[in-house]
Amino acid sequence: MEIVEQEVTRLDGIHEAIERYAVDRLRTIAKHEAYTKELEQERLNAVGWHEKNDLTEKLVEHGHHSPRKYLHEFTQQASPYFGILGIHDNDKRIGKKEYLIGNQTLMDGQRVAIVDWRKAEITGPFYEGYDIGEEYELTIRGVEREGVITRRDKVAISRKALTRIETPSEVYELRGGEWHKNGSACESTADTKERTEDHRMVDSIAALISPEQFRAITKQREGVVVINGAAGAGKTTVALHRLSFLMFDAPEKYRPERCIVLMFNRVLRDYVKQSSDTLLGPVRVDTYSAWSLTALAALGVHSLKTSFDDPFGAQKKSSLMPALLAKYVKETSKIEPVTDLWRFLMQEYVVSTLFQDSGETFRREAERKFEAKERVLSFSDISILLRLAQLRRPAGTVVLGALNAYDHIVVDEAQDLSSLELRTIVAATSPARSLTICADEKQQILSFLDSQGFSSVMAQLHSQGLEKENLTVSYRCPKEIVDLAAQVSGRKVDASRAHAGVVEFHATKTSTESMAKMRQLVEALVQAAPGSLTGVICKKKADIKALHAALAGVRGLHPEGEISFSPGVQVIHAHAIKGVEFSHVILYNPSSYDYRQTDPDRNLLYVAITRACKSLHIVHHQPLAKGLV
Ligand SMILES: Nc1ncnc2c1ncn2[C@@H]1O[C@H](COP(=O)(O)OP(=O)(O)OP(=O)(O)O)[C@@H](O)[C@H]1O
Repeated sequence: MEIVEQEVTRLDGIHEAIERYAVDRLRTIAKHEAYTKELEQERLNAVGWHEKNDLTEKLVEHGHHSPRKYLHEFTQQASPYFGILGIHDNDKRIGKKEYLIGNQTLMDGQRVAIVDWRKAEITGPFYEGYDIGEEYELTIRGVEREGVITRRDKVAISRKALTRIETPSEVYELRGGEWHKNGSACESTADTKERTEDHRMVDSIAALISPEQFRAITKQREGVVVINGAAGAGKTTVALHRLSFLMFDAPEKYRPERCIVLMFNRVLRDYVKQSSDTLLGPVRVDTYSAWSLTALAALGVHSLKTSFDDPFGAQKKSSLMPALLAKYVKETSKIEPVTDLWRFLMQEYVVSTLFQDSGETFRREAERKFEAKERVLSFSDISILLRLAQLRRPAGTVVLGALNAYDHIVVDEAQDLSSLELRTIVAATSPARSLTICADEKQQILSFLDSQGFSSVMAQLHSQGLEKENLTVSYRCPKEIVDLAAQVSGRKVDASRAHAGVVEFHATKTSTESMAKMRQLVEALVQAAPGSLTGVICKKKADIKALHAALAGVRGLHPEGEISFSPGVQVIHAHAIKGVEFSHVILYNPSSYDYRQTDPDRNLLYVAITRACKSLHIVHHQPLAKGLV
């Protein structure tokens, strides 16, 4: 197979180039550092202050050109590239050329041996779905280029060895030490997780990015980009790759220390950790709640205690809150921030707007806290306090980490943030208001949020030039689950890229029988694929204990209350599973009593069933929720 021989030879050449680069890099660094030492010695020996000053200036200037800043270590030895793009350019000086595309640029002397996938002006045709022989028009470094695409192949290199070549028409694969033509479909991210026994989000899917995802990733460099799409369409993946692209494309504009990724909860934050480390390096990835506390500290509000209890949490997340707060700030002057918050909540117009009947208890509570200078706040209070503290600052004030300061913010699962929370995030970005917002209104699961909140903020951002990208293809779930999800949510999704999977219903007569069935299913799944992760999902937190008891002793059962992404079995309630995924999902008794005909319940059921990458088992002893039958 000629193509295999060619590619093996090419890879050998790249390995040699990697070694040359490493040697050259260390040599250049050593030379630079030796000269630094020489200058330091000269400065030490210098007698006159004039001479000392000159040498200090020279040292500073020399420091600016440290090769450590631009000659980065090449870290992709095991799998240096994943794509080959061939062009035949009309410009005879360029002519026929092949680019290798990988996760990091590799220089071989003055020649670029591997192009970073984020160099979109070159890699665009690789991602944008060009056919072989199709004409292209590109602008590379301001120069118009025209020609035809001659090659667009994917390769897999594992532990430095070529294992697969995928051309638009053929797949060559190394199996059992022999190369075969017409190999199988490429490994799914679910299979990768099972093989590596790590069920956090896979670090980079740069090799797999689809044309619509590439467009969203490289979309308009400034302003707000909203990534919409069904569960498993790659919203979070695209958002992380997008920030990675922005920081690569314009490092002076998107500085890692001035970018942040805000996730829905700690489970999701831990789930994306591996991926965000690879793609974003030192960028902070945190929950909204954790960030809001640090933002308040940056605004000078310290010594707060937080509490999860708040009987009025829902009212405080009302979409009417931003207007109330704006009125209050206009009519009152600044006092100590926490006292300011209680005073705001005591206002007659606040109480009468938030409560249709009597808000007496609410008002009395706010008055008591005002008098007592209370420092214990619920997370709903925290977001009001943060917005209040932002609004109290003169327009245009920059406060690092809190106000008019971030170069870019990624917000995941934004549909479940209140309008006030979203406003605190928007206000924290620099005036360019550069944000990537992932949202799917069919996954809004917080019953206490009124849905106008999210749409009102989107409408406001729309008037400021928001761009929407809709991801239409589902990658996570098999076709059978995509179909069931469409039945539950009432939304059709493109399942053309979906693999085959399993949806099975198991009806029993009693909860005891259901528990026994769950155990039987879990044991079979763990035994069949020890590297897999099975999610046992229930609606009520109270069921977790009973399920743990029923599964006691099953191999790989994660301890109760501890979320882990290692292989085994995780019992978890439906509100904690947003954004994450499991090889298999077993849904415990999704009855019509637990999942009623309300939007949040329907959405919660949709979220639960779309967590499965391979199979979904529904075990029930009560009538099933609508949509499942
Ligand atoms: N182009 C692609 N090819 C193959 N797999 C992909 C692609 N894009 C994303 N994936 C995989 O699909 C899965 C779902 O991606 P992701 O979690 O980003 O989707 P999402 O839209 O954020 O889902 P949810 O709405 O449930 O949070 C992940 O395992 C991801 O690695």
